[in-house]
Amino acid sequence: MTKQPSLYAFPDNPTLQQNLYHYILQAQADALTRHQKFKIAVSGGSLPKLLASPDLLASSDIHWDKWEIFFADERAVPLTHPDSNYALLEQEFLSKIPKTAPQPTVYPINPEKLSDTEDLADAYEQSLIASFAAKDSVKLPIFDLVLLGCGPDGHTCSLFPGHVLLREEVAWVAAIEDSPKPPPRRITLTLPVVTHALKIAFVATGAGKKEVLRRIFDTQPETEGGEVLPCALVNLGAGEKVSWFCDHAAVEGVSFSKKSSL
Ligand SMILES: O=C1O[C@H](COP(=O)(O)O)[C@@H](O)[C@H](O)[C@H]1O
Repeated sequence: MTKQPSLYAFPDNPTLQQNLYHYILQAQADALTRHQKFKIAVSGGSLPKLLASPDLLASSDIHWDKWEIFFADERAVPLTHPDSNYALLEQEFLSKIPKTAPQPTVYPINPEKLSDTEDLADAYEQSLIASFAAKDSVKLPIFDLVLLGCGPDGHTCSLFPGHVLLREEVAWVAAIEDSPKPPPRRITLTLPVVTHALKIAFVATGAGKKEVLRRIFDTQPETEGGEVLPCALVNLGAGEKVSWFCDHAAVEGVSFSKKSSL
């Protein structure tokens, strides 16, 4: 049986960020041993700001030139648009990497494909295929690390509760035209790609996440006839490869066993 995810609860954001930094350092070390690169997927939302800790940005142990950064999901908007996850990552994280350091390779969406989300998703999948090897030779890409957020409704990437995309089994990247959270037109990594990663980290902070975390960790929807939330599907599909980095406010009332350090 797949072992359970780890749920870390920290008193405040700086402590969370310190622990996330050490976790990323370990993921980077494993990846460099494995293939001399660190292939990660990052989310938008609250994640980029929490990722940008002084520990990480100032670390001489981070090998930025080995980092290949993909997007776990992206909105079908220009790269300079306020809704763009690329723009957010650039503003909150990439622009803070010391200019004296070699820079990571970043894979944004192709802004010329915005008029058709299927084309946009296909083009982004092609970027993954080029980086991870041909699709017919690897069934699924293996990210070294996927960094995820958890929406108050239990969505992650642009995979929303009850949406048909949760059943996608073939595509690596899929289009969505009816995201319940604006903007409606987006692309997203699919669930099999996320759960196939070597490590998956969720970052969820603040009291606004406590209800959904209780649902994700403390209810058994399969036996209670309810739907399984996308974040819970990642837990179920990837088990012990999943670590949740939360603050005390987000896990208030969650009964699932919590850890206070890595
Ligand atoms: O729309 C999105 O929301 C999720 C969750 O955001 P958060 O602000 O609650 O952390 C995010 O992970 C995703 O990348 C984004 O497109």
